Formats: sequence, structure tokens, C-alpha cells
Amino acid sequence: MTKVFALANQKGGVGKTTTAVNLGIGLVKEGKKVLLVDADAQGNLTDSLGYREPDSIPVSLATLLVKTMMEESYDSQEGILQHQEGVALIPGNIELSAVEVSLVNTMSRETILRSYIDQVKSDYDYVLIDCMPSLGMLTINALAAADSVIIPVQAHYLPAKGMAQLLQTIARVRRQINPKLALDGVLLTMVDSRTNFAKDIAHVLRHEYGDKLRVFQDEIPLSIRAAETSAKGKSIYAHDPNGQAAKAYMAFTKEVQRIGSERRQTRQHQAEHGR
Ligand SMILES: Nc1ncnc2c1ncn2[C@@H]1O[C@H](COP(=O)(O)OP(=O)(O)OP(=O)(O)O)[C@@H](O)[C@H]1O
Repeated sequence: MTKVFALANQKGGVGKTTTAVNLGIGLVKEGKKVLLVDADAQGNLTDSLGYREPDSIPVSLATLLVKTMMEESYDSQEGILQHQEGVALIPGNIELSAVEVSLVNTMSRETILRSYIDQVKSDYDYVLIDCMPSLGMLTINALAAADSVIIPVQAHYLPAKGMAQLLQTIARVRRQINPKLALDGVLLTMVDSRTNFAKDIAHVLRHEYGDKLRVFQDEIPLSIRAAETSAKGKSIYAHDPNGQAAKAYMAFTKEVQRIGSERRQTRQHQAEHGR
């Protein structure tokens, strides 16, 4: 069964896009079929994979969402690009800003992205949605479409208020639109091993949210090589395969898969024991 992840945090520059690329290509390395969805009007994910002018791509996520809203038909492969490292990509660009505005007056405005993803997801093991740095209608659509959320947090700054708002939004989406939405956890990114900030943040999160919010064991180090990847249009595995960031992203990829299979086993156990 396909698993859909949303990478969300309304704060910008926390590593959502870098994580989408390297978790996605990490899963490909594990033998999985992966679709990346650029749901950010900045088109950073598209650009990071080497498609340098997202705004001039003729068919993007915006095109496909408009077709979904208008109930027009499309081919399930329409607009999907194939990156040389094995991931598929639905590009995003500035047209998503206009789509976000028009969603407001659309019937089922929170679930247009879910309707689209439901049409194409059966070809993939994983779909990863890179969200906008906002809690607007497109992020709500991503949360409505997802099975699970990953929250990248830049390890030297914890916006406590921002985290509370994000968790409230996730809880509201779960209550009103998508009861199966799980929160896989917080991924600490850009961890500087010379400081204790990452440990402090993990401690604060555990203290405030306890069992409700997992902090992934694997952390992503601050790494110039990781910062360089978007300009190269490659993953960290292609750019610096033996570096710390590549090892960390691969370990994180395995942790994500492990958590998924533990959750499946728990569900199966509950089903078999009638709970
Ligand atoms: N581990 C890392 N070490 C150093 N720099 C990093 C690391 N991960 C990402 N960066 C850099 O930090 C910046 C922000 O990362 P990224 O674009 O992934 O964040 P984002 O949350 O997707 O941003 P936005 O909200 O604008 O979409 C980028 O310039 C990226 O190259």
C-alpha cells in the first residue's frame, strides 16, 4: 500500500526540501518507487532536482490541481518528470499561488490534492509532499492527503509558538478531514555537533509533548555538502556519498521505514485482537 508523507513546517528554511530530496532518493536506494510532489509555489524542490526554471514548466502540480477542480480528465503520467536518480517528480511553480487563492471558492477545497494523489499513487510505494512554509490552504490539502507528517526543525532555533500552531493544525485536520493522519515526528536538521542546541531542543520537545511527539533518533548534521546539493540538482548520495550528511539521511530513511513497519504490525495486532 502506498504511504503518503507531508513534510511540513510553516517556518521557512528548516530543511523540508532537502529532506524531501534525500528521503525520497534514500527510499529509491532501498528499492522503493517514490513520487515527490512540489507543493510549494517557490518551486524549490523542482529547482533542487535540477529543473532550473520551474515557472516555465508547461504542466505542473498547479495544472493538475486545476484539472482536478474542474473535473477534467488527465493521464496518470501527465506532468510527471523522471529524475536520473530514480525518483519521479510532480513539479511545482508560481502558478500554485493562484491555485491556492482559487481553492478558497472550490467545493471540497481541502481535499483537491488528495483527489489528485489518489489518482496517481498506486504506481508508487511512497509519495512525499514538500509543503509551503505556511499553514495556508495548500498545506491543509497536503495534510488532508497524507498518512503521516514529518516536521523538519532547524536544530538551533525552536519556534515554540510555531510548533504549537502546527500541532493544532494537524490535530484539526485529523478531527475534521483526515482521521488517519499520523505524526511520525520531528527531524532535527542542520545539527551543529559543536553545540548542545539539538539536545536542548529534543529535551524541550520531549518535556512539552511527551509521547505525543516523537523526535527521530537520527539527526541531520550541519553540512556544507548538503547545502551544495540543490545547486547541483542531485541528492547528497550522488554529491558526497561518503560524507556525514549522506550517512545521516540514509539512517533516517531506514528509521522512517522501521517506524512504518512497526505501526503496520501494531495495527495488524489490534485488528487480530479485536481492538
Ligand atoms: N544539513 C544541512 N546543512 C547545511 N545547510 C543545509 C542543510 N540542509 C539544508 N540546508 C540549506 O538550508 C537552506 C534551507 O533548506 P531547505 O530549502 O531544504 O529548507 P525548506 O524548509 O524547504 O525551505 P522553504 O521553507 O523556503 O521551502 C538551503 O539553502 C539548504 O541548502
